[in-house]
Amino acid sequence: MASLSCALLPSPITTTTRRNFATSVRRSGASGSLKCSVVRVTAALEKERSYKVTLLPGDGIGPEIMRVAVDVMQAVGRREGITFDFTEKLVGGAALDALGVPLPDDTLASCLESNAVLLAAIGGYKWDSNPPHLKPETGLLGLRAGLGVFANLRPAVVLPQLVDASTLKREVAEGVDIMVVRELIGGIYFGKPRGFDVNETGDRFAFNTMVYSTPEIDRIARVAFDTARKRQGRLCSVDKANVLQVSQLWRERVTAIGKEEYPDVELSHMYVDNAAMQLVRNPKQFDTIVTGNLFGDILSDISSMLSGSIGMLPSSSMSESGPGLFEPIHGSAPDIAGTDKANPLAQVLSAAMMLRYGLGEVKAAEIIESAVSSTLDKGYRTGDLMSAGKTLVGCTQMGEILLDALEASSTVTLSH
Ligand SMILES: NC(=O)C1=CN([C@@H]2O[C@H](COP(=O)(O)OP(=O)(O)OC[C@H]3O[C@@H](n4cnc5c(N)ncnc54)[C@H](O)[C@@H]3O)[C@@H](O)[C@H]2O)C=CC1
Ligand SMILES: CC(C)CC(=O)C(=O)O
Repeated sequence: MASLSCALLPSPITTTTRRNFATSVRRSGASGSLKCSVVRVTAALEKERSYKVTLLPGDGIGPEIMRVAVDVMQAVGRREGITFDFTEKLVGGAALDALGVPLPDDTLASCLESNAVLLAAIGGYKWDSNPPHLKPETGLLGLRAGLGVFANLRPAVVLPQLVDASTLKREVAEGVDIMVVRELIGGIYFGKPRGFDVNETGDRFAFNTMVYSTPEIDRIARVAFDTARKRQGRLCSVDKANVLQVSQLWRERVTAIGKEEYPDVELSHMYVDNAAMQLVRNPKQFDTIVTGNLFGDILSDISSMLSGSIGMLPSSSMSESGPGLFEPIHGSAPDIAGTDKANPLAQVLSAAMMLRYGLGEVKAAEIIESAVSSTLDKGYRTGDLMSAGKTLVGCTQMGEILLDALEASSTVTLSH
């Protein structure tokens, strides 16, 4: 089976490697960022493999898929002697309904005090016409900014079991393994000024600002170069430099960082419209992609369809200090919420990313990833992945099958 973990950065923080990792991170300044996360992880590991994790189920299918991920984490925790101290908090529409704000102070405080944060998704029709400060999405953006998680890594891997679930031809999809490195707390999602106004002719208008400063570009570029270096050594920076000044600075800085600090990484540049087309035409040309917030959001959704479904893609977001945020790339899927049709695997794989990159529990992550793989091997599929000859299951049943797969792999290990 193809590895579900692929070659990501940051490297897994294992007990034996974490000292070297922290040193190399400091030396390169690459993600000096990850230093404090490492300290937190170290402290937790030295105590007894007990971790404080804030859970944010959010809205729509969020609670359904989070339930599966928590059951899976508890099962792997029992098996591996890991204790999770879970604290569930409100965010998004659920927080708006209960407390009148999309990101309660108490939620952000709990996240900041945790070793890691696991989020499902936010949003829904009910809150779509709320004013900006009362939108679920504003809560999620505030959470990302509050945690300072600027580096969002979104792996898009086509698993052999799911090649035929992709809408692309087998020969195009097979073997795809792309890492999208998305800047997460800058760009047009956060730029000011922004808002609504009325012009001199009395017409309403609205505006947003796409802005990136040199330090913001440099730090995400370094994470991306480091990531590419650990993979196939090829980085494609995606922008719209033929039109946007912000992209011209982006391209200038990425080129300079590459030349000065990463001459061994093969750097290319592509306009975002071409990148969208190339991802569908010939996705295997890409190894690692680095791009801004908005372009990264769109390109990673496109990449998800290479893998068969948006319900398969996890993500990890790291900061300069403090806990990482782990979440599937999809939204709250209000169209299927409450119907038991959601695919919980992106959420479960986000929990595995949390274990591997946020908590340094590599073996636990591998156990989860192989349970996912063997469940797919046996032909179980939620509706989004369904194809002829496979067995259709709902979200809850998929969770039960994953737990059985975990138990089975435990038996194998014990018998050795
Ligand atoms: N990170 C987050 O929390 C995000 C939240 N949203 C919010 O989610 C809400 C819905 O947005 P959409 O644009 O519809 O995007 P979406 O990702 O929620 O759904 C798009 C399509 O994919 C399907 N889908 C998504 N996840 C699935 C899963 N795990 N299993 C099976 N099918 C799945 C949905 O049923 C829908 O047909 C909006 O309020 C949006 O703002 C959107 C994207 C990210
Ligand atoms: C709903 C948005 C705040 C989230 C989103 O689309 C994203 O992942 O950027």
